[in-house]
Amino acid sequence: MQQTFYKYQGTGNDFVMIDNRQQTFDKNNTKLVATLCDRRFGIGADGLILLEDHSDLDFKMVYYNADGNESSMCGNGGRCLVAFAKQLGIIENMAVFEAIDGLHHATIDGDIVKLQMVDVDRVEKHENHVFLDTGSPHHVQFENKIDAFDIKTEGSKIRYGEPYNEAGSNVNFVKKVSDQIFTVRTYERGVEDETLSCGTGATAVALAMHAIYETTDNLITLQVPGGELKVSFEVDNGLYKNVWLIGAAKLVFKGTI
Ligand SMILES: N[C@@H](CCC[C@H](N)C(=O)O)C(=O)O
Repeated sequence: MQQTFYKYQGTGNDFVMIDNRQQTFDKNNTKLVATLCDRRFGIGADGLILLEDHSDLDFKMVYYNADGNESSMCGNGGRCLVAFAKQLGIIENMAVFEAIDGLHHATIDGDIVKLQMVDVDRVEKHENHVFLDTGSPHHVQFENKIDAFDIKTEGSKIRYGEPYNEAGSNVNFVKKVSDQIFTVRTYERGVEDETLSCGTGATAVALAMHAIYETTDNLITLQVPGGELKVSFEVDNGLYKNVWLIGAAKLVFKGTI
């Protein structure tokens, strides 16, 4: 059977997108997803996303990591999916869709997609790191020599270590540039390597920096290897709400397998 796919990227975090409104994709085929995401034997991507019909909303998002397993929320993937839905003619400039972590609102203007993320009420502050869940779990840690740092080696030690173990966490290394700007490099669970950008990770860093008083701003710029993301939010009695992830999402190419 032939399957049309689209390749999208959001600040270098890249995804294979499939329109699965007709339910033609074999959703339990972990090996197929992993092969499609493989950069040598497949199309190559950090993840694969299915766009599916939803009875009440614009569409539903089903996300798989590059290892072939369905996973928690992908912020950049969600932004790319909004651009894909626009290309398919499902939405115009606004979307409401369901993902694994609940309902998401989004807007699209040219290449720029703004995606509302989940509210966050729990930010764990530890001695040398912060842990929070922005739809996906994130460990956030300062690293001043960020440019020369071995993200894959150091990130994998943390991702598989205590207290994360099997379930794992994504791991973000951060350097403060100014009160409003932070440089971030992320080791992604399920890709098991550094990616050029992680949307839930950028969101986690922005909220973590605010929670530990590294910034008092509520519009933060995150410099990631694949470009720039912005995160805006409100804080109400320790609850981070109205959290938006903002950045470019673009079609790379379309093909058939
Ligand atoms: N790239 C994503 C995060 C995808 C999920 C992550 N790999 C996990 O399994 O937790 C993003 O942009 O948020």
